Amino acid sequence: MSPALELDRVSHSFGARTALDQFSITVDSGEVVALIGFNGAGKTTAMRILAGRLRPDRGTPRLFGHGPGRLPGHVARRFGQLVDAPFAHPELTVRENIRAAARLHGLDRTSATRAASTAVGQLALEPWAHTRSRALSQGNRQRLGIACATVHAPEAVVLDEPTSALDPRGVVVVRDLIRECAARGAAILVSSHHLDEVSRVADRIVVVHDGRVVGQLEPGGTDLERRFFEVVHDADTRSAAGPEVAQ
Ligand SMILES: Nc1ncnc2c1ncn2[C@@H]1O[C@H](COP(=O)(O)OP(=O)(O)OP(=O)(O)O)[C@@H](O)[C@H]1O
Repeated sequence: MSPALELDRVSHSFGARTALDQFSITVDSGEVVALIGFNGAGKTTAMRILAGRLRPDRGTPRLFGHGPGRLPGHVARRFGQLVDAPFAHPELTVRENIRAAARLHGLDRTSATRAASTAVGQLALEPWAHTRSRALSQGNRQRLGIACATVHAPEAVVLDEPTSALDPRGVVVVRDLIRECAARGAAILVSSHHLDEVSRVADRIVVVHDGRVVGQLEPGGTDLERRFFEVVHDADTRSAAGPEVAQ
């Protein structure tokens, strides 16, 4: 079976700066894959390409086998993403925003209302359900973005640093949601800077460095941080030794 999400030897530069260099990754249905790497490593660029926000210079992104830039409607409805700014109209309330996201992903009125109520509960947004999104704190706006990305029970989800603004309770809430999505068969690609958190949620941890996939870490264990730095150091050593060794 072909992967739900895939980047196949994708390269992209912004002017002289190479953001992605022959970057390949797959995420299967039911799998949570986490991208970790330093600031500027290329994680967001990879996710923006999968979300159809950016067309790569070279290589092939695939979402259920389709190019993300021109997804047929029935495929787009199976996809959810939180990359760049969260989906949220400032004048709509939390509940209205989530319901609007559900409608945009093809749910009928009744199903959208029901799904919005479920999502409000899942993201622990009840106290703010009737608050306009412009009045939300940063963390609650992030929860709203996650709710909007997942309300329609997507089969593939891309979440760029979904817990960066969350309090410890929010981190647990989002972790549970991600695991629930995967348990019902969704493919999830998530990025984070927190190795401990990633270790608890991911089936695979992919290390991104200088626009390339340089290794994988097994989730669990106590020395994840040390192993991360070893993978990055090895990649730097290979690159300093020259292009042939770096392959
Ligand atoms: N719109 C842009 N214009 C110019 N350069 C960009 C742009 N977007 C990203 N870059 C550059 O591409 C590289 C990869 O950036 P990217 O945002 O993908 O990294 P990241 O791994 O998500 O970093 P962070 O952890 O800080 O979010 C960086 O060198 C960045 O400066």
